[in-house]
Amino acid sequence: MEQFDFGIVGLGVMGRNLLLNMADNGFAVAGLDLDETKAKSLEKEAASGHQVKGFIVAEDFVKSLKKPKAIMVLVPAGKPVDAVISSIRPFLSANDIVVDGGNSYFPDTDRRFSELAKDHIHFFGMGISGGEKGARFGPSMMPGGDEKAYERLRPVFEAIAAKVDGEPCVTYLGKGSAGNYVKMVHNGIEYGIMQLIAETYDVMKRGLGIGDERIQEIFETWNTTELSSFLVEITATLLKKKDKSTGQQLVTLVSDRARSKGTGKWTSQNAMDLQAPVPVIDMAVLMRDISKYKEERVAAAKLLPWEAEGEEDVAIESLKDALYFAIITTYAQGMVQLKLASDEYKYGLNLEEVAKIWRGGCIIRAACLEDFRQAYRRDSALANLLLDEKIAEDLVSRQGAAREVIKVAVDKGVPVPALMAALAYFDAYRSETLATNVIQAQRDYFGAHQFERIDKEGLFHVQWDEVTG
Ligand SMILES: NC(=O)C1=CN([C@@H]2O[C@H](COP(=O)(O)OP(=O)(O)OC[C@H]3O[C@@H](n4cnc5c(N)ncnc54)[C@H](OP(=O)(O)O)[C@@H]3O)[C@@H](O)[C@H]2O)C=CC1
Ligand SMILES: O=C(CO)[C@H](O)[C@H](O)COP(=O)(O)O
Repeated sequence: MEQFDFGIVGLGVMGRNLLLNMADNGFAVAGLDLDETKAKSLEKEAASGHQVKGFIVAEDFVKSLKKPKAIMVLVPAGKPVDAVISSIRPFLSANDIVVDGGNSYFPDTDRRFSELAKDHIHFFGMGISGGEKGARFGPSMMPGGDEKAYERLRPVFEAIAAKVDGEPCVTYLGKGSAGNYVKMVHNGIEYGIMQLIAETYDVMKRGLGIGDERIQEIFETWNTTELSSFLVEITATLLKKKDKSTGQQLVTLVSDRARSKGTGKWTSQNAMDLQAPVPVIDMAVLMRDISKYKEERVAAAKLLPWEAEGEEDVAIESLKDALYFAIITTYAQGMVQLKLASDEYKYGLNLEEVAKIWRGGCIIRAACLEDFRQAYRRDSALANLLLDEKIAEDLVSRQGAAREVIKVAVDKGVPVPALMAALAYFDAYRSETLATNVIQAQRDYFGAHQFERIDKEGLFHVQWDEVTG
């Protein structure tokens, strides 16, 4: 019987919680998972009176949905998404809608859109952020692609989304794979900020020898300042957690080999294609890679020692300003990438709207997102957040702190590559002249690649080893 308003395939962390969120908002919902335990437990978790049903057979699941059918896929990116689409497709008809809510690689979204369009099935990608709790109580959602299809489902998404000042953290973002692209860059920024927080922790702990409890208090205090954000908040909270058996701070017992699922790497890879410099994100990806070489790092620690000579200290306020400085430049880099991607892929993104829906629900939600929204409201064509006068003023006043922290970290031998990348980006971006003239000359020297001059029009080639031109 066709009785459910909405269906989700994949009842894992995200799918199960999003369905329960929909049920809380009065929608009759059905879920499909290959794992019967997950399908059954969904029904048990639902509040009484809510219409929620779990299925393990694709045909039964699809047939239980009202027409035109609306189905969201929330399974791991890649082959599982294609497998799910193949399993439900025979039971779909024209005008039904399939939404990919996972972290799919954006070219896959374009391909799936074209394939399903052959049967007049609407398909769009919608990145979702907020993790388990966000999905359950209000995520940020980034839909793109088929706008008419999105409009049909808008009431559902607006009902379940996080709200900031009454505004839902979901809005149609742009054409094609815009939704998955924006989510990918969201995750790239997420990688960058997480790395910056970890570096700041390391400077405090290994560099300055600050005790665990004090570090926890510092992050907690910072979350009440302009640094207020989900990622600073959870860092303060997780630093409180003690291991039951040893009584030690649990984070100190967590392996330092970081894993990843791909979105940060894709952000960096695609940024290179677009010539969008995102060095903080690049460094965050690289640090996760370096973290995997544990045995080599252990050996190198013995072979390549460094004893700090100085007794430098750095004020906690400087650490805070340096972190804030670097976080702002990370967002700026990601936003530039979105701008360039929008031009390249004809997404038609509105960055003010992106900043608006990132203010709540998502992992990179932070107080500064409202400042970015205002900056894009002042100038929708803003090339870079660093060119907004208010943001520039803020960065200029904090750059000294970033320099100070880097100097101490370098002296102590504590790696802070993301912080360094943030400052290097800032210094390069604010350099009226760069040393790239030397690179141009070198290219012309060895490869006759030609160069432009600042005093004459045209392209030039000279014999550089002859003393006069
Ligand atoms: N976890 C998070 O914080 C976030 C995740 N995401 C993204 O959301 C998507 C889902 O993630 P998440 O919920 O964490 O993943 P999980 O692994 O927790 O859940 C995925 C579920 O899909 C099921 N599944 C896999 N293949 C099929 C299939 N062919 N038919 C039916 N069910 C299937 C899995 O079953 P089984 O386990 O039995 O294989 C599992 O229950 C991913 O793209 C992820 O990157 C986005 C934002 C945040
Ligand atoms: O999308 C998310 C949050 O927005 C996921 O939590 C993210 O996929 C985690 O990525 P990784 O496993 O690569 O650290």
